[in-house]
Amino acid sequence: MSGRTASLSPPAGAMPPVRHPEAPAPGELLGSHYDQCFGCGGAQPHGLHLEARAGEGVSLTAEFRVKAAHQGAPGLAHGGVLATALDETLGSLNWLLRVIAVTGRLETDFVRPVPVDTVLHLDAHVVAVHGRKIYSSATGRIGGPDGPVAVRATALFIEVKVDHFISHGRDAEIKAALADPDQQRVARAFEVNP
Ligand SMILES: CCCCCCCC(=O)SCCNC(=O)CCNC(=O)[C@H](O)C(C)(C)COP(=O)(O)OP(=O)(O)OC[C@H]1O[C@@H](n2cnc3c(N)ncnc32)[C@H](O)[C@@H]1OP(=O)(O)O
Repeated sequence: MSGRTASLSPPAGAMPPVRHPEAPAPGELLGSHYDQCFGCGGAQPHGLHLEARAGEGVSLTAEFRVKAAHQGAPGLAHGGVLATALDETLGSLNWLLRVIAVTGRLETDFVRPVPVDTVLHLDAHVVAVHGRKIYSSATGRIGGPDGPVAVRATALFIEVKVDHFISHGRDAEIKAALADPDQQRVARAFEVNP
């Protein structure tokens, strides 16, 4: 046993999240942070191509259209793909904090089946921050942004240093990402404050 608490509820002493002064303005598209990202990257033919837009405070909305490549059962989205959409949406929140963080824990409720070709409308916000721990939650609706809830998630992200990626990622991709002449893209690939 690690002795870790499994709770996704912020502990006593957790603080409200603080939006970074240079976070994208509400309504602005965040854009992909890395073109090879399965969640948002344009270079992944079967990826989710999820598009996230900054909201007020430390919140955002995102959309993802379920494609045939995302099926689990015939005509229905795979649950793991839906969890990926939630993970990506929740992970994008950290860009509004300008904190580099990875998912430590993700708890998902699958409320309704999501058919292929459906647009999943996601909204997410950071609930609280406690030291390196970022507590957040997300909801995915179908049939429109105010439609019925199909999926929900709560998550705990843990702040890391950029070395997390450099020391654990495969060499070829790390080198390629660092060699990009566009410093803004390098920063975003690792979600580092440029
Ligand atoms: C825009 C970007 C979108 C990206 C979206 C996608 C995001 C992702 O999917 S990231 C990829 C998936 N995640 C990973 O690969 C992470 C793999 N895990 C790890 O690398 C490590 O376990 C890591 C970094 C999370 C924690 O390790 P480490 O830095 O040594 O932290 P550690 O000291 O053990 O823990 C720090 C705190 O977090 C807590 N914690 C760590 N992991 C967990 C966990 N899984 N569950 C609950 N609590 C946890 C610890 O209890 C500790 O709490 P406290 O400070 O109160 O004692």
